[in-house]
Amino acid sequence: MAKLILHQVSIGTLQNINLEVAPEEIVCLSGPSGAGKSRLLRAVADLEPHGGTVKLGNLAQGLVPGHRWRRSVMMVPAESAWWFDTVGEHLYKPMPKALHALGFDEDVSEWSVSRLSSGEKQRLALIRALSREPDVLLLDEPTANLDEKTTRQVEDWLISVIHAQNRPVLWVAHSREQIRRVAKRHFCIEGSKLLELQE
Ligand SMILES: Nc1ncnc2c1ncn2[C@@H]1O[C@H](COP(=O)(O)OP(=O)(O)OP(=O)(O)O)[C@@H](O)[C@H]1O
Repeated sequence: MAKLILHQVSIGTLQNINLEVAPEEIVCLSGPSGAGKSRLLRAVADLEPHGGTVKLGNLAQGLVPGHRWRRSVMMVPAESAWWFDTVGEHLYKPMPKALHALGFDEDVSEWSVSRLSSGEKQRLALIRALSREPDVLLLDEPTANLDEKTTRQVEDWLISVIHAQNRPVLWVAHSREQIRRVAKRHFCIEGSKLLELQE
């Protein structure tokens, strides 16, 4: 897997952000509400116009059609969208181990998306993203709707698949405890910049 590189990225109030995330590395982003965490992920996913350059190894975002970039550099938003009737129709391949690890029986594939709770949606959105085997994961508060026990379950699972599959990951989180548990490095948004915090 290649390194994710942000060079002089500017979006909204964030200016000239430089950041490199190595394969298998989890970098957490935190900052006050409205600081621009989600927008920065959206810039990296090529979902919003922005200044500067984002690269995956030698491959620059601007040289790849948007839909292909997003399939490779995949953002999992805090509020996921569901467009087919059933859960199974959203998975690109069967994911029995992942479903089991996050507390679902395989019959969840038959469930109507209309019955999903917000926490179920959040866990299934992570499984859906990983079923596409992206090269990079951009996680926007992936445990925001989960209780403490399920949060730990999701963290452990994410860490194991990220390490097994060698992906760079940018993970937006608010909880300092979570950041300490999952991240190798942690940056906080301070005004227009990212400030690296030592835990
Ligand atoms: N398309 C847009 N055009 C202009 N401003 C926007 C746009 N999208 C979001 N904003 C504003 O940019 C700021 C940053 O939004 P963002 O969603 O990135 O915040 P955040 O740090 O993720 O906050 P939270 O922790 O509350 O989710 C907010 O003030 C928001 O209203």
